[in-house]
Amino acid sequence: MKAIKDPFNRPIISLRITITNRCDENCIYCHHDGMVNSKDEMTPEEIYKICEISKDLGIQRVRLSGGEPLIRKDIVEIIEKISKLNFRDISITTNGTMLEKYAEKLKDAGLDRVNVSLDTLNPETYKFITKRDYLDRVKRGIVKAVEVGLNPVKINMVLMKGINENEVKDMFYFTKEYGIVLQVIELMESENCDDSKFNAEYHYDLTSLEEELTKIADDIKTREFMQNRKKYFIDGGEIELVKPIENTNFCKNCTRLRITPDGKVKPCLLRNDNLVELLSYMREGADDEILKKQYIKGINNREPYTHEKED
Ligand SMILES: Nc1nc2c(ncn2[C@@H]2O[C@H](COP(=O)(O)OP(=O)(O)OP(=O)(O)O)[C@@H](O)[C@H]2O)c(=O)[nH]1
Ligand SMILES: C[S@@+](CC[C@H](N)C(=O)[O-])C[C@H]1O[C@@H](n2cnc3c(N)ncnc32)[C@H](O)[C@@H]1O
Ligand code: SF4
Ligand code: SF4
Repeated sequence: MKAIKDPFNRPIISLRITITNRCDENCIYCHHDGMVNSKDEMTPEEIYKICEISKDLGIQRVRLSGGEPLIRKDIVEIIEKISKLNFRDISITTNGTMLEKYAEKLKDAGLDRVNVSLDTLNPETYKFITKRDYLDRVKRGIVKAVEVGLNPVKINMVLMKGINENEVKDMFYFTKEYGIVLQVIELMESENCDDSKFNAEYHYDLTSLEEELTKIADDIKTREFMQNRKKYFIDGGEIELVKPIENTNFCKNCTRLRITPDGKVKPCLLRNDNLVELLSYMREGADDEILKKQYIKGINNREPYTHEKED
């Protein structure tokens, strides 16, 4: 089936499901994937059902996120179920603290790839950011993910002024050694840290890094259906920039829909005022036709968060 388009002509290709709000770390900047306060979680069967509807409506890629997705004891079962639907790509974004234990089981269950959050290789800075002392565990988890053949493994590095802005080179050498892709991410405001003081203190504009990478890259590619992100190929390694702030091209090319932990369709990461109920309908026994209507309502609520300025 061809992908459905939203009112701004953006095809909906990928689904991101926040399967829990729980987490074993407490990062200073965390947006919890768009923070919807809920202790409710969907069962593996409910997650499967949502994926089945998504597949029917043209979704090709599924990512599980959180909170920390690996905190769920049934994470392997969830992947096993979803993989029966033959999506083009199933991935997880994780903080990596439990990855060493789960990488192989997840790969065997049908997981294609993994993004691991790691902002620093310095133990003290890691403790400052996450409020935990898990750096070595995370590094072992990353190496294990590479070993078992999750491919590509990516590292998500949120850059912050005065904290890790000077560590991109070190992280790049680490990732290059293991054939990992480095994603450098611009800090976004979030409900956890949405006071302008936090942002003014830590926000680091990626423009200068972008300019430097443009100068030194052997090759540059654009991910057209992935928010027009730029990928820089340098000396056998790869860096991708995630630069959403004030970037109309980013939102213009956004092709993803989200599901909250309590099973609502969430049209945009940065908004919670346009959610659409899905799970409550499912629990009341609604048939596929009604569920698909709700899903499409969510797609129709979508609009780019950052618009082009009008003259
Ligand atoms: N503003 C905005 N930021 C996003 C969006 N999706 C991801 N991000 C940011 O990009 C970072 C990396 O996201 P991931 O969830 O690991 O996945 P991804 O990089 O989007 O996807 P892949 O490149 O396919 O692996 C996260 O820090 C998010 O904060 C989005 O739709 N909007
Ligand atoms: C919310 S976490 C959930 C998955 C998992 N717990 C993890 O840390 O990877 C998903 C991604 O969002 C990123 N993130 C969280 N808050 C952010 C913010 N304010 N700005 C930019 N990225 C952020 C994290 O670094 C992580 O890569
Ligand atoms: S590990 Fe992920 S979900 Fe947990 S606090 Fe850090 S960024 Fe947020
Ligand atoms: S519209 Fe923009 S801010 Fe919202 S999810 Fe898409 S890329 Fe992110």
